[in-house]
Amino acid sequence: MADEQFRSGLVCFVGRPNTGKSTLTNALVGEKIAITSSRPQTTRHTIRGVVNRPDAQLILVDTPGLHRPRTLLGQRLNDLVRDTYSEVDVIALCIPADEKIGPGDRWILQQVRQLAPETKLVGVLTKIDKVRKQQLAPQLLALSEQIGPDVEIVPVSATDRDNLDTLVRVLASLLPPGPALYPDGELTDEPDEKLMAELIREAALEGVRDELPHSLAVVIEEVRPREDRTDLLDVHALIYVERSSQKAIVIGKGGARLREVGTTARKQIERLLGTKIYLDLHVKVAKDWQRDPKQLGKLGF
Ligand SMILES: Nc1nc2c(ncn2[C@@H]2O[C@H](COP(=O)(O)OP(=O)(O)OP(=O)(O)O)[C@@H](O)[C@H]2O)c(=O)[nH]1
Repeated sequence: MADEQFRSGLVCFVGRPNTGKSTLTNALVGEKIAITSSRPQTTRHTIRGVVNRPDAQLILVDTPGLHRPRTLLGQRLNDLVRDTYSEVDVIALCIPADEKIGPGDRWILQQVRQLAPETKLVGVLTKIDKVRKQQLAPQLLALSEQIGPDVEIVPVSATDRDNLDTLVRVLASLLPPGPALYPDGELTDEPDEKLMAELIREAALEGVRDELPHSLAVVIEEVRPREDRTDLLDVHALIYVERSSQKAIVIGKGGARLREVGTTARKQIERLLGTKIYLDLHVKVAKDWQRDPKQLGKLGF
């Protein structure tokens, strides 16, 4: 059953220069590349594109380049890279099929392992069109020895569009379950608030969808940066239901369910925005709002 869940999350390709990361990204997202994020203040990741599948949404992001430090790198730079690497769901390490795995590749792998031990890893053998079939097996073996037997390796050619489906399938399988972060399937100009409301609604309906058919609407009341902190957003949201019995369902025993909803939604929103948030959720009864044009207007329908 778990495999039938929709999955979504952030994926980044890392690797030495010229290993084919950009070409691969372009091949995966097609024409929809280079749509930059509309929220430069809050997004720490530059979104390179979105790959949509019936069962998953992959958001391909750039991460700060890994450079082998010739000089002593400060702790802060390491922290930044560590944060970013831990925030993505999957890191795909690109190694070209036609070059021997070298110290540069090993150094990057070691950094990834060290900085983001929790982040899922995939090996991508790129440019396989440049080598003969017989050369592929030893290279796969060599990469497997470096990256470990538990990490899946996918050989691809971006230029020939060879095996890209498999790559997307493997990446998608490693994403956490969750709704599409970009619901319309593309990067949209939809205001963040609509997406946030969507994510809260999803979380609130989880597991109780049958008991609350269509009776639930979410309104974001306020989004404000915390005064003394640049890295924290306060988000205040209202969950509207139609009857007090529904309110009880959403809140749960002793507020337990609402807290769960809050945690789930907060994580999703943080992933969407790339920033920490404090999510304040309240549940209100708006009697029969679905039949009341005034209320509907207020709720953004
Ligand atoms: N034959 C072949 N060439 C490829 C393939 N993918 C990338 N290349 C070539 O490899 C070179 C480097 O590709 P990029 O996609 O720019 O590599 P990158 O890793 O993004 O490089 P940086 O931006 O420097 O980190 C380019 O000349 C590409 O045309 C492939 O699948 N097959």
